[in-house]
Amino acid sequence: MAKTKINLVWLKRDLRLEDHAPLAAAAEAGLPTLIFYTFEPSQLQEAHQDARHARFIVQSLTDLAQQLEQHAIQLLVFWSEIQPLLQQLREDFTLVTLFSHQETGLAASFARDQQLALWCRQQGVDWQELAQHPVQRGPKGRQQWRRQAKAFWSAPQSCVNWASWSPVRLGPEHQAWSLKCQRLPRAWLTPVADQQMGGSQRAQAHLRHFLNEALPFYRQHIGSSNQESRSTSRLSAYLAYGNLSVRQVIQQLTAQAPSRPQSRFYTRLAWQGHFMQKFESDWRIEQEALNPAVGALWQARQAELDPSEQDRRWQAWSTGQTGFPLVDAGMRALIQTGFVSFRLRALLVSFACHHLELDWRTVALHLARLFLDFEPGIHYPQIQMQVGLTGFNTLRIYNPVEQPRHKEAQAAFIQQWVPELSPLPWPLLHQPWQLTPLEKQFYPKLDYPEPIIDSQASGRAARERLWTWQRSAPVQAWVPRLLATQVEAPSRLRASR
Ligand SMILES: Cc1cc2nc3c(=O)[nH]c(=O)nc-3n(C[C@H](O)[C@H](O)[C@H](O)COP(=O)(O)OP(=O)(O)OC[C@H]3O[C@@H](n4cnc5c(N)ncnc54)[C@H](O)[C@@H]3O)c2cc1C
Repeated sequence: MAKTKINLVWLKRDLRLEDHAPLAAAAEAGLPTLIFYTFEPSQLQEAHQDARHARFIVQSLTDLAQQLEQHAIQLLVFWSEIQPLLQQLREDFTLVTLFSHQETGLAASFARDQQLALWCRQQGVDWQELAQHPVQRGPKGRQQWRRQAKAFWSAPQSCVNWASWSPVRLGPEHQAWSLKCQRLPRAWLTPVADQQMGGSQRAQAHLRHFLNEALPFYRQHIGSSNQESRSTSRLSAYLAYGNLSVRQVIQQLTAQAPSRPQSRFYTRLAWQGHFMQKFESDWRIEQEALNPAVGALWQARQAELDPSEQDRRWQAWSTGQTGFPLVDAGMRALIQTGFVSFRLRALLVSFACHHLELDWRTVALHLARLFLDFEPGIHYPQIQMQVGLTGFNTLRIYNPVEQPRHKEAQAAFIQQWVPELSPLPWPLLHQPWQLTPLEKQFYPKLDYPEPIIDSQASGRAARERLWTWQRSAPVQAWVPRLLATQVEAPSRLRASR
């Protein structure tokens, strides 16, 4: 008997039903279609992954399954590598087209995609990868990026005509494919109190609230550690997993009356595509310095350091026990909640890589596992800039003690996340090592480490080292070539209808 011809929609970092080009294309194609997500063991074992990411995905899939049920469509969730899964589906069906979004991912998912593309060609399956970001593959006219990005975000959303959707009729032998039947690890199923929950309906509700209530205050508190987490959008995790598309956000934003906060927020959103394009154009920056000459200098310096001292520093930084209250508060908040502001992310990187001289790759991996919103296309270009691996960006070495304009907000943040210091008055809260012997008598139970380094000396040494590197002839020799491949900054992009 002839097998039923079907199409497939493979969900990845696009866990929503609106503005979804693969779903819209599948609805239009008309064949019976399966919508599926698969937890791929090889990708789950990849070093950047953490249970918090999987938990967010499960929450998003549960939300999608509920929405699809309203259209009498089942969401299938598998636990399998993609290729064996498709092979298995081929036993029951003839696979015509596989629709998915194009992914700007890590080396592991890129390798998987290359193998899959080959398999699809060999098996006669038409794999259509559609864009969800204004990211171009291959070296195509980067000077045009800004104009093309703007056109991409203002293009009509891809709407799915559910009335014309043709579901695949599944027999009882296929019921084990449903989300309810998957034996997922318990840690993925239990929400964590301080961590944002996934799901496109939650994302939509949050976006509405942000645009209607909070946008006027956007960036009013930029730079302050805890307040910023209330006055920026907190959309990053929703965007990273595609609970919302950037286009959806931009179109709702630009439907509002023009204002300065609107324009600032638009520029931030545009940075996302800008950085993803950089990563797509030069994906080796997951492992290597963008500027090879800086990379060589880094390697040489790392070889000079004492491994046991570096291990001690790593243990202290990665667990929030460095003796620098703001740094420790940032790390502990991140471990617990999966989120810290841009400023704190930059401070954590600066302290780790410039003051402590920890290996930037290990630092990047640790943060990736902790960021609930981990997005390789933003993360790695940011790491390269903050660590000074490009050879042309401004060097950023932050003072780990305090950023003076925001002392009060930072004091509250430290009290929340380093509670052992909360009895101390400001400014000792920022610098507990300045307690005099007499003052120490008043806080006999204070249990907080001494500073792991002299931050003034380490800051001075880092500045000298990095500027010497940046000005050196081998580093400068690379700069014109690198700048030629870099996409233009979106700073002149403006929100307009
Ligand atoms: C070392 C380092 C690593 C980072 N890694 C990530 C990451 O893995 N994932 C991630 O989403 N962001 C990352 N960022 C960027 C930024 O810190 C977060 O996007 C932001 O703090 C998220 O909060 P929000 O959603 O409230 O942002 P908002 O300020 O409200 O911005 C809205 C959206 O714009 C985008 N955006 C904002 N700032 C930037 C930026 N500087 N670069 C690129 N896109 C931006 C994000 O999608 C964000 O959700 C990193 C920054 C640094 C310094």
